Amino acid sequence: MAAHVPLPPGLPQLLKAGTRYFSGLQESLFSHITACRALALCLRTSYGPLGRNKLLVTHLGKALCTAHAGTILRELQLENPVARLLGAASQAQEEETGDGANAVVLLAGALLDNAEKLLRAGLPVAAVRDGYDAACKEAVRLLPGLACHALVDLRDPDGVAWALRAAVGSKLFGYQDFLAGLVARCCVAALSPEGAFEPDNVRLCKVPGGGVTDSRLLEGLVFCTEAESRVHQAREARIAVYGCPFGLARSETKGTVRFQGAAEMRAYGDAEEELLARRVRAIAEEGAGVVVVGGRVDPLALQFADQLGLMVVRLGSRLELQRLCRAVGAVPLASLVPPPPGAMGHCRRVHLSEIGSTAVVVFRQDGPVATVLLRGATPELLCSLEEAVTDGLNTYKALVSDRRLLPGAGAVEMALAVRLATLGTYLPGLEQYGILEFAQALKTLPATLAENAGLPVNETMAALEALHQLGTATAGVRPGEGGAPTMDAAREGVLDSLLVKERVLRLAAHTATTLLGVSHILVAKKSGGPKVRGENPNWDLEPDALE
Ligand SMILES: Nc1ncnc2c1ncn2[C@@H]1O[C@H](COP(=O)(O)OP(=O)(O)OP(=O)(O)O)[C@@H](O)[C@H]1O
Repeated sequence: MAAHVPLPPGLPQLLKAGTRYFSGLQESLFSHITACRALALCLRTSYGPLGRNKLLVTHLGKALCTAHAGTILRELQLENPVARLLGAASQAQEEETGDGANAVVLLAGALLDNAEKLLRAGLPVAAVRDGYDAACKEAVRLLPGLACHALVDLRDPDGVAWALRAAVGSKLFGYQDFLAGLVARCCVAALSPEGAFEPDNVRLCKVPGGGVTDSRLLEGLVFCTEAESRVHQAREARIAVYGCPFGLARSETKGTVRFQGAAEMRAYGDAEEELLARRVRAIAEEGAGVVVVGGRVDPLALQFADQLGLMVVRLGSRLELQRLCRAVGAVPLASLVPPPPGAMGHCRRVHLSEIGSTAVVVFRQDGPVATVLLRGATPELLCSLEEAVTDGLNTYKALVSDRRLLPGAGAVEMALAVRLATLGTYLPGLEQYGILEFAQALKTLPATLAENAGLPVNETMAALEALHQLGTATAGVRPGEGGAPTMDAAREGVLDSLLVKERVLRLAAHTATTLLGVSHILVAKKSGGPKVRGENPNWDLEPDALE
């Protein structure tokens, strides 16, 4: 029998069986740069006002057609650990500022791509990271000097609309003037007297049908639901909100009740009915006029509510319940008990109405809440419309914190690239190569805008760079047909929030330097548990063609 020869001790022997590990430049660094490049290439076509949509089929079989990087990354279930890190950075941008998620992936992807060139040429990783750090600091320092506009009055709808044109136009190009005006009026309506703005105070109500220009601002909160009760309106109503069903609670587990006879059975039913009647009566006696519930509505409870003149509304989403509670000042209750003092909200008028052929319940309320009614012929159009309005609301929120605006359409990236290239050329030491590559990476954003707009990329980039070299720091890419490929972004009203741009630069540089600092990738073996059913590899074939 052959003797057992122990393997020489090394990393594989230290790890649990099945752990995969990658080390060295080739295996760990270049391979994960390739993964990030693939993700950036995927999102590249969706950048800018003429970016194309992605058709996503989620794991639940729902089809989504979107160009919004945040949605795409959320639905793409990334397996590669490095691509997941880049995706997480982009989602952090989306959560913090609500905009610029695609720019983070594109810039970080370009930074990693350019770093590969330097590393293959023999530059140490530390020199590239130092160069990127220095370039990022310098770019962030230069940003305020490039600001071309500041929002003077947060309550001036025209000024706000001018500032939001690019944010809403990048998702629904062609409707930017109409939509920016609509979003601006809505933001001003939802701005609190103290000057705080919460995008959650704005409800987006999608009603299929009509055209985009039929979208309008509605006073108060509007929900696409029907009133369950016979009472369809209430004035100066006190509102009780329940997160539970409107009826008696049922246990999660099965129970058995044994009756000795028909009388016992009838008595049991009567007791339940009596209990329910008492509960609904107690709510009405506390002074509630409207009951909003988050669960199913029991027909018997509804009958008692009708007898007592209560209006009952069911909201299907927890988020909608929270929004309503915030707007009317109610505290959501977890069981059908009489509302304690202070738990009920108040609303000037609640009524059932109809928009198109869709029933809606309107909560008219004085205060910083508003609803945007979105109209569109197809679900895809409604989805793009929602993304455009959401981007506008998030940009307004960023403007409430910092009112400065930068020229958009790739102008600010090109201006920074020109300045960093000058700095890199005259700086001694190895850092300069990192700075020069950072400048090159910044040019990817205007180049992508030009590419997606169908413009000749090299020609457009040459013209843009020449304008910036001559000192026009507001020159950007002009999407659309005809005319010159460049424009004055500040004059055309294509403006980006300084806060959003600054976060994009910081997050992309931080992600790139973090990934460049990875020396080993260790992937543990997946833990056990029930086997996940595999994906159907032939999803695009007819069922009868499947093997
Ligand atoms: N009308 C326009 N003309 C030229 N450029 C525009 C116009 N509207 C928007 N842009 C530019 O498009 C870029 C933003 O595009 P987009 O919104 O697709 O990217 P993002 O904000 O990074 O991604 P996401 O919104 O998916 O998070 C900005 O640089 C903006 O200046």
